[in-house]
Amino acid sequence: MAVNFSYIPIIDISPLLAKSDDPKMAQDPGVLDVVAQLDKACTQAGFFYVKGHGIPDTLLKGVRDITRRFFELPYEEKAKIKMTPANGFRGYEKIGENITEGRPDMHEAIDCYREVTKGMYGDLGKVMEGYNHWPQNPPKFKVLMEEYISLCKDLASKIMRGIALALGGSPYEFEGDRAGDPFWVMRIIGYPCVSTVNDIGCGAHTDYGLLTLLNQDDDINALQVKNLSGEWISAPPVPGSLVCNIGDMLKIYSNGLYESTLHRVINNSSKYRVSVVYFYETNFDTAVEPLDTYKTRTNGDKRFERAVYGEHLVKKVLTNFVE
Ligand SMILES: N=C(N)NCCCC[C@H](N)C(=O)O
Ligand SMILES: O=C(O)CCC(=O)C(=O)O
Ligand SMILES: [Fe+2]
Repeated sequence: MAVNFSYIPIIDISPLLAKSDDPKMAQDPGVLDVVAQLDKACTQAGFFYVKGHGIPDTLLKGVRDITRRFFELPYEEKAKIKMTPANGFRGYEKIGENITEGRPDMHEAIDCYREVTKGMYGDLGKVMEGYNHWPQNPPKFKVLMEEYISLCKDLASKIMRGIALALGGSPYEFEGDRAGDPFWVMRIIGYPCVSTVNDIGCGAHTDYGLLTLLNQDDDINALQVKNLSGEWISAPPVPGSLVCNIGDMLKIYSNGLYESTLHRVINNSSKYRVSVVYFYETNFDTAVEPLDTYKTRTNGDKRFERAVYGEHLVKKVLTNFVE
């Protein structure tokens, strides 16, 4: 359960990455040290920064730069890849189109999802059927983002091995039927500066899946995370790092010991802010319930009913654009 944390810890995960393909990783002192830090961060805050993640800083910056250039384009250009229900809610949405807590968010975004082909998940997947339409402009947008997505997927799967150990399981707890064929979401977001307190870049929400990797602008403090006593704690940029946080499915797997912490974005700076957010999820059609290996740490009781990730996502997507 989230406690009254007052800052978000920074974890150097390089010892975990070095051994994440080693079947004996659970015996490695460097790995165990990272695992202990992950357990503490996931229990106390549900949020942590990762450094030593291996994604080159030039790529982190490159995806933010190309994002900024896209949002600088005129509306007609951006609207060429307009989000519609017909392509599974993928594409560009203008400022105010996304609704959180009943209020329009002061952000624009490109929403991307892993491709869902016709009939792939039967009725469950119908709403999400479609593929990403990438902008032609700026050039190379698609190549750069796809490269980034592939590195994020790899990184998140390795962090999940550490989290599986932290939960007292085998490193491979989140592979196979659970998240061996992980669904993913990416949001490419731009936040204009807002001057009034009523204007919120993105209202308070939790993320839906397993683990979020957030690449935020280096010089703007806008992300806030809620602690147990209801205070909003800043998650200021830590250059070169990624912000990681727990999603709703990992909260269920951990029987509530790891929190999918509420967070929001308010850009009170004088600059336009961008972030590129990758969401690593379970298999689309998997039924998620508290892990047996872990129930002992929560007195053996099961606090959550099973949830199907795809149903959770569809319910969110269908309500994110209606006031
Ligand atoms: N895929 C994820 N996690 N997207 C997060 C978006 C949060 C805002 C959304 N309107 C909401 O209320 O959930
Ligand atoms: O832009 C950010 O810093 C956070 C965005 C976010 O929380 C989300 O898209 O789920
Ligand atoms: Fe979020």
